[in-house]
Order: sequence, then C-alpha cells, then structure tokens
Amino acid sequence: MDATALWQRYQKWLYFHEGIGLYLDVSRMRFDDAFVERLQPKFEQAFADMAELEQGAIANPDENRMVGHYWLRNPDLAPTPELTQEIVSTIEQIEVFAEKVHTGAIHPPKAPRFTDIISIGIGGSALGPQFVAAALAPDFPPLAIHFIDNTDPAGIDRVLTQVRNRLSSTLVLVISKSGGTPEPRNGMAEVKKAYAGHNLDFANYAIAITMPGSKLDEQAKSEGWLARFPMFDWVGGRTSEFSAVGLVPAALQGIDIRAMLEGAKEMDDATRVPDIKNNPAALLALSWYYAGNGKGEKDMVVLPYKDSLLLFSRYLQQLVMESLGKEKDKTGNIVHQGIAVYGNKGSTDQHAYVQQLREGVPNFFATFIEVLEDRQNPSPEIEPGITSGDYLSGFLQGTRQALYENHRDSVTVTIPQVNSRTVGALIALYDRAVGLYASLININAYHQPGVEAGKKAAAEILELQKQVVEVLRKEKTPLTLEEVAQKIGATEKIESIYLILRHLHANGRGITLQGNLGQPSSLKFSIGG
Ligand SMILES: O=P(O)(O)OC[C@H]1O[C@](O)(CO)[C@@H](O)[C@@H]1O
Repeated sequence: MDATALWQRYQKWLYFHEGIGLYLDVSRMRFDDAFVERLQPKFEQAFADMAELEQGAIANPDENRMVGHYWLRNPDLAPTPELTQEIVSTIEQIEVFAEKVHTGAIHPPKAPRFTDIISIGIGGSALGPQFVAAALAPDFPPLAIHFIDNTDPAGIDRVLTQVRNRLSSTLVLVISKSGGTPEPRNGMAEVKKAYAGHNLDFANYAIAITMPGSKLDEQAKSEGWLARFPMFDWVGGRTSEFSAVGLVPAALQGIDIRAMLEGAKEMDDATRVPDIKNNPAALLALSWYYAGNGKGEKDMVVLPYKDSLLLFSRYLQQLVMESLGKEKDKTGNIVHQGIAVYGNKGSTDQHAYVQQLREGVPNFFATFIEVLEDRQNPSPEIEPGITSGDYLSGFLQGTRQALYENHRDSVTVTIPQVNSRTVGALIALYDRAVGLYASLININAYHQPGVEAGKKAAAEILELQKQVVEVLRKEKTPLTLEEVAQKIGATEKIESIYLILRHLHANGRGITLQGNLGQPSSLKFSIGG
C-alpha cells in the first residue's frame, strides 16, 4: 500500500475517545473489509454475550459465577440494589480508611504515622497493584509500597530488609481473593514472624483483602487485624484492580482512585457500543483475531513508550493468557486457545529483541502504547530543536514503520498522558477486548482450570518430602536414592526424591550426602552425621 492509501486507511480506521483523549490506530493491521464483514455475525454474538454478562448472567458457568468487574466502576449496573450498595460502601470505606491513615488518625502503636506498606499477594492480587503503583504513585507517596509476590525466601528477605528500620510503621496488606493461596499465606507467615521478632503485634499492622468467610478472613477476624476489606466472589483475580484488591493499595499511596474508576467507566461506556468500528475494544479484538487467525497464531508484543507503563505488559500477560489460554471451548471441543503476550518498553527494547521482530520469525504483532505528553515540565533541547521526548516519539514511529515495511503488523494505542483516568481507561479497554475476543472464539475467559494441575503436583511434592525425611530419620546407615524410593514405595518418583534431597542439602536442612554430585545414582543420603 502506498503512502497515500495508507494515510487514507489510517483516517478511515482511526478511533478517538474524546473524553479520555485516547486514540486507537489499527490501520497497520492488514485486514480488509471482507474480513470485517465475515466477523460481523460473531461480533453480534459477542456484543449480546457481553450485555448478558453485564446484566448478571452466570458468564462463568464452570465456577457457577457471575462476572461483575464492570459493576465496580459503575455500581448502578449491578443486578441487585444490595450488590450496588456493597460496591459503593466498600469504596467509601476504603477512602475513609486511607484518609485516616494519611492524617494519622489510624496510626501504629509506636509511631505517629504509617510510612510503608508491604503488599503480599500473587497473580491478580499483585499485578494490578504493581502496575498501578509503577504508573501512578507520586514520587514521594504518603506510604511507600513494597511487594511480596512469591514464596521466594530471598525475595521476602529483600523486602523485609528494605523496611527493617521502619517495620514498626509498616502496614501489611494481605491480598488473596480465595484466602487460601500458598504463596501469600507463606509470605504472610514469614512477615508475621518478623513482626513478632521485633516484639510487634502483627494484628495492629495487618489488613486482609479477601472474600468474606475465607481462611484468611477467619484468621484476620479471630486475631483482630487492623482492618478487613471484602473481595467479591463475582470478580476474578485478573480483573480485580477496581475492587479492594487494587483500590486499597492505590488509595494508601495517594493515587486518585475516583479518577481511575471514572476513566474505566468512561471506557466501559465506549466499549459497550455494539458497532465494531466505533468500539475500541472491538477493534482490538478484531485485530487480535486477524493477526492470529482466531487461533492465537501470533504473539502480542506490548511496547509502552513510557517508563511508568513498564508493567503494563506483565499485567496484560496474566489478563490475556489466563483468560484466553484454554484447552477446551465452551462446547467442550479441544481447541488449545490463547494469545502469548510479552513485552517490556520502548525504546529500550529496540536494543534488545526488536532485531528479531524486524527480521526474524514473523510470529507476532506489536502493540505500541504511546503517551503524547513527554513530561510535565518543558523539556530541554539536547540538540538544536530536538528533545529526548522527540527521540522517544521518533523511535516509536520509526519502529512501527520499519515493522510494517517488513510485513509485521501493529496496533497503536495513544493516550494524552499517564494519569489515573487514562490508566483506568487502559485497563478497562483490555478487560473488554479480552471478553469480546473470548466470545469470538467461544471460550470461557473467566476460569483457570489449568493452574490447578501445577498446584496439585506441588502439594504432592511437599507430601513426598515429608515421607523422604521420615524414612531417612529412621535409618542408621546412609541410603541411595533407589533405597529411599523403595522404602517409601514410590520407585517411580525417584527423580522427585533426588530433587527434594538436593534442595534440602543445599539449604542446610540436616541432609548429609556422599558420592559424585554429577552421578545421582552414586549418592548416599543420611540425616545428620
Ligand atoms: O487472589 P488469590 O485467590 O490468592 O489468587 C491469586 C491468583 O491465583 C490464580 O488463581 C491462579 O493461580 C489467579 O487467577 C489469581 O489471580
């Protein structure tokens, strides 16, 4: 396509949201009108599915749940007045709580103000808060946030070291929808011990964000934690940023949560329009379908050209891949669906993997996120008439063009600046795009049956570890791996037994070994001695 035709195509397909100032350009996706027409019936179904979902249908039949994240930013949409009230009062509760923490009306026993937050959670209970903190937290927030989003002991230590002089003024948010996920449970248990080690009563510092009645909720209630905020059954972890999961940490950091909710609501209104061309989420879903042939054949590379949006690609990775990556469609056919998402930021990635994007295997489409405002204050010139921001902007255009010339398609989302409203709108845009795309390919975007297998296998390993240790404790003489496996009656698990023992040995857990480390079958293990 020549430059004139491309410019025509750009204007024909350009979407602009006046309220938010958001542009979406899908002109560099090479679909034609016939393709759009072919998808029209699927989109009609998708818009109808979405309307039903918003009205409170059981849109997640496998878990028998409604899917209500859209109600969080427009509580009047909730299907019952009780739900509306629950949403409204939770937001009010959060604002009042944050205000009291900021003014010192709620303060730690031994200090006039809380200074820091340790936020413990994983997946949807971490990625939204992390993304929003990186994008929106003021440079000098009223409370500085630190995340424990794993069961990595060294990661936990790092956070505890960062706050070691301020533990007595550090709030701890324990965020887990289910209240039973092992990683945050472990993080919480370790942090609780650290407080005890400093003679601090953890309950005075701890806040639970979880479903009422969960294990975590019961613990928080019985131990008298400082506060509890509800997470709703009808909100999925990966779409929970506008529930207490995201709003509590954001409000505590001084982020304007009302503006974030407003931006999301405005975007929700725009993405409810049942017209592909005038609905930015539909345009995204159309582009994804085109790129990957409705089967995820191409990866989505997300390139925000703004440091503060660095974590957007990681946030989208869970939203898109946990929602769309499914073995079966809604009818039960094996489909192995999904779209792989990765990315970091531009123009930094230009000096990392963009080489492959431009010339290597063409198995992706790019999503550029552009921010019009370079910085809040005027920029100095680094060359006559040129600023650093001009470079950033030029690099974005250049990469988009270079990719297109080499038949690599791209979408560009442009926002005027990074603020609470635009970040709220971005999250809402992708929430809806995922929902619509899921309908196009007929999958349930709201469950995650696949993650259970890994969790179950891990639980079995921990059980096996107990058996291994028990066997070695009873033995006087060192045992080979085969002997351990035989004594447990699990010869098929010999590799797992080896890996368990190697890990215990590396961590000074009382395991002694003799033999050649490079030849596991030569090793003999004992406890102590
Ligand atoms: O908030 P929870 O219940 O601890 O779950 C954390 C994450 O774990 C998952 O259930 C998958 O393992 C995600 O969907 C979720 O965001």
